[in-house]
Amino acid sequence: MARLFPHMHLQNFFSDELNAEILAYAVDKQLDFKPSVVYSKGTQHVSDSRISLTLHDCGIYKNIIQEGISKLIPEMITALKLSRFNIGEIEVQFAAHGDGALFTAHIDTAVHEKTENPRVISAVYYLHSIPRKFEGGNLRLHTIPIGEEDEKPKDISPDNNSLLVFPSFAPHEVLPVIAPGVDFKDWRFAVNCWIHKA
Ligand SMILES: O=C(O)CCC(=O)C(=O)O
Ligand SMILES: [Fe+2]
Repeated sequence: MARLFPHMHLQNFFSDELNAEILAYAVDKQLDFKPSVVYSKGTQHVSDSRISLTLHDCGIYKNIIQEGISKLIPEMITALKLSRFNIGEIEVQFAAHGDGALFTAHIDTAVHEKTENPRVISAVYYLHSIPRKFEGGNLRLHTIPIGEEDEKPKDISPDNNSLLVFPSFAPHEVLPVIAPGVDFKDWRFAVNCWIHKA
């Protein structure tokens, strides 16, 4: 009795040129990345459950990424078997994962508080240098204990230039990254995008 939420993993999401530009932008902003925070009970704090660095300033790539994601929303809604909803804000942030980085199992929406404009769809755009210098760091999609099926958790490789899309209420985890002595430019990068309901 377990099932996975529908999800979609698209390879070669942007052109090779744009992919390289976005990665170069993130690498260049190394000093602006800050320790990632988690939100609980209305406050945000650094926690052992989320070890990574985050950058909120996406520069000129904010609009470009939002547009790339927007175009795909109808397809996402179909693939994820969601009901249609009015599209609100699309949040965009960079995350960088070096040696020991992880994010324990969580969901991306708030469940304990009533939110008017919740996150509905999570879309993660992955970037890394080639050849890949880190190991681990797969995104694990967890199952929930319902239905007749006996599905297993699914590990998804954070391939450069791929976009993973899943419902924000689906439990997921970033498995530990192994990258001792690996330079920042060769870390596991992601652009986290959250599509909110209006
Ligand atoms: O980097 C990833 O694969 C996902 C990150 C994540 O789950 C989050 O930031 O909420
Ligand atoms: Fe998440």
